[in-house]
Amino acid sequence: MQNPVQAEQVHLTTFYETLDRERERTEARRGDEQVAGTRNRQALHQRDGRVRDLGARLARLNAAEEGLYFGRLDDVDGEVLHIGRIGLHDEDYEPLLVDWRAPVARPFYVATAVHNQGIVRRRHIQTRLRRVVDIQDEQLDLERTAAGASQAGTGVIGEAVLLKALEARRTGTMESIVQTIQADQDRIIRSGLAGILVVQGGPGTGKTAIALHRAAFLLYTHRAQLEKRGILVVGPNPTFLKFIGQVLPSLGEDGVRLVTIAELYPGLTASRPESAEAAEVKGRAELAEVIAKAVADRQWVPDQPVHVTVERTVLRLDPTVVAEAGGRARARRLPHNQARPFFLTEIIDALTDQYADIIGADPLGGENLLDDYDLEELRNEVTAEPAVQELLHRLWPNLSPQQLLLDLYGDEDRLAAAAPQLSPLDREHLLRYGDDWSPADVPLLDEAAELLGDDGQEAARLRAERAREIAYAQGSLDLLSGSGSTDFDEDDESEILTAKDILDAEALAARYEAEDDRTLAERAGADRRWTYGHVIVDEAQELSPMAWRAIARRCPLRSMTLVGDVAQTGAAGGGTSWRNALAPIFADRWRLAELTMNYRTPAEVMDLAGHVLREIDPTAKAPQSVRSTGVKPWHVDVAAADQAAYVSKVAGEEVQHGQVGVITSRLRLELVQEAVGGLADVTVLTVAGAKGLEFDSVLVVDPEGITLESPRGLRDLYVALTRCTQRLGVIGELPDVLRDAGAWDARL
Ligand SMILES: Nc1ncnc2c1ncn2[C@@H]1O[C@H](COP(=O)(O)OP(=O)(O)OP(=O)(O)O)[C@@H](O)[C@H]1O
Repeated sequence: MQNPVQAEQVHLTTFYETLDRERERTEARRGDEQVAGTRNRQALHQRDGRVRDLGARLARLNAAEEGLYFGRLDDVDGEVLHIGRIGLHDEDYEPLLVDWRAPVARPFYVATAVHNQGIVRRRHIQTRLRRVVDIQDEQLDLERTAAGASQAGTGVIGEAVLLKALEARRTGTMESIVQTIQADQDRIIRSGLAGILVVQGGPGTGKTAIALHRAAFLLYTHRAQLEKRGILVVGPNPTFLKFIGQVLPSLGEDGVRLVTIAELYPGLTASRPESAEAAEVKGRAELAEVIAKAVADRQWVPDQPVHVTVERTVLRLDPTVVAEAGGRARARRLPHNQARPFFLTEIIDALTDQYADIIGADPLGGENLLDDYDLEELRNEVTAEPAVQELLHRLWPNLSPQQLLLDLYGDEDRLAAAAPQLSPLDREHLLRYGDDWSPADVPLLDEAAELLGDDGQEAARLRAERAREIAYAQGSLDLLSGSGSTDFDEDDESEILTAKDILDAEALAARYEAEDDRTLAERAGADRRWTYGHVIVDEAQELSPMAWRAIARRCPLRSMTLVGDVAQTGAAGGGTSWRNALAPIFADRWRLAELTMNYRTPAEVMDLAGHVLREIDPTAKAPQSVRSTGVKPWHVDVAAADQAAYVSKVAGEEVQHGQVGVITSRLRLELVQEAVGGLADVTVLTVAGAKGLEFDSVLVVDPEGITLESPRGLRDLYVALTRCTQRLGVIGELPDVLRDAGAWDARL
């Protein structure tokens, strides 16, 4: 008789054979589609769509290779369900393997001995390459097993497999947790698509992992709806995005765009460094009013009449005429640049009428001598006059968001007029020169873009792109017609249609366009006004009110998952309560889910971090660690001058335990980086750079400096102390809160 491992191996082999067959089939179908010819544009379009869908299917099949099959449920009636990373059918379309996201797979993540949902046994199958290496069973039938009773108490599902995953060395990138998702996490992953879900959880509670698995779940469950618009994931920094970047592809899902706030505005890289104070001012909600006022101020009404000369005739423009034309243009409720032509028309009309009155006046006092044709000529003259154009530009300029902000930041008076509500010191933080952008500028550019509307640059860019496509297509056709006729004698030639006969350059260009092979993420990234089917924000507590406005614009449907921890806020402009952070934009239209188990940080380390948390918020409860390692954190006080060298020595020793993260104050960053530079598996970061990351072993350097140098110092320290999966060392003078903690070991 087969033992259970052998029995599961038989299943596994069948699943891989099916996967291979499915892959071959999909690849062959894609190949057939690619060569299938058609001249009909719509058919071409549809064909390209099918090729893309098959490509996506193939990517999903390929991604399922590792860990294809990992779970099995046996129910009271003897029915068996095999659960894997992807769903597979046999030749008769009978299900063989069920996708982990399918509703029927749910008991694998939530059934307990107390609420067994008809399941008597849950089996975890561990595989490597295409072999079963181990299995673990959980009996969920209380009546039949005594083991069930103890299962009910732990609250952890698949404990042995979970602990193995948590204790494993980190690879430097986050991995999928499909095999060990816990019940409280599963509830969040499968929560409905509509509305705003806020997930609050302490360090290591799996918020990031869950947010990504939720994206995969939503894409699976609402594919038709989400595939067109995609999902946007916003993270705190590029290192973090790199850290999490493989999770969704490993679950077979693309169609997700990962960005930091700095990348939200197409066509610019916002990497200009700036002070925390300046970033805080730029993030305030009242900056929306400042930007609106800055735009309004560019619609100028002069105090005095202004004069402009057209062909030696002096024309006069009264402030009331400007004010009334401006009022009517604004009443159209269009963005500034789109309202501009209406304003311009009225001003030009007013000037033309005046011009006509002067030029066409009948010396004998009769009616004006000019006819409609003459008036049109005069109008053209007025419009073409550079002095008139200059005046119109001063009265109501066509503006890009960049220009608006540069003009504002670069001019004290403009700034004072637009931002009277800011203190002189706050305004000073905004004053600057240069045309590069910081991350905190991005939401302001976005705000300005909304109010200004298209300044013509987008249309010009599209026109240029189209002209390039047509020129390219023309070149291709010329090449074809140049080589086409030489192979045939004269008689044949009349029978044979060349590409040039069938297509002209414009049609061919349209075809290239239809074959836009950019991914959804690329297309969405190039379009500021793209709106997503769902938006996920990680470390959401860091977002400023202005950043929330920019994010909200990307999801008018308000289908969002916001994950974070208000005890970990580092940004001066970030939120320390969800209610306060979200109220200005979403009022109270959001639902809250909380996570309380810490899967990353061992109990010994969390004990220590708990002291800091209590100082931040005496009412907050630290998440409970699911495991302890028996290794206490250690502390060594090393004089500032010797710290970098000491860190380098210790980091070199710690790499034997895996990936090492050195988290230091900004003050010491350079010195430590220099000293540690080049050590393999060691990363040196500030707290801001370490947000969301984790390492096997962490060295926190200069904890007192970390606490003092930032407006939210204790929260930063809390983040730094909770980044390790195994070991924590603290180097340098301790702040009071840690001195009293007493949970230390000496470094051996
Ligand atoms: N159910 C689970 N099974 C296996 N590993 C898990 C599970 N839940 C979380 N983890 C692991 O725990 C670690 C912490 O998870 P994650 O980074 O998602 O937490 P977080 O709440 O975002 O933390 P932080 O707020 O501190 O950044 C990761 O290594 C993650 O893979």
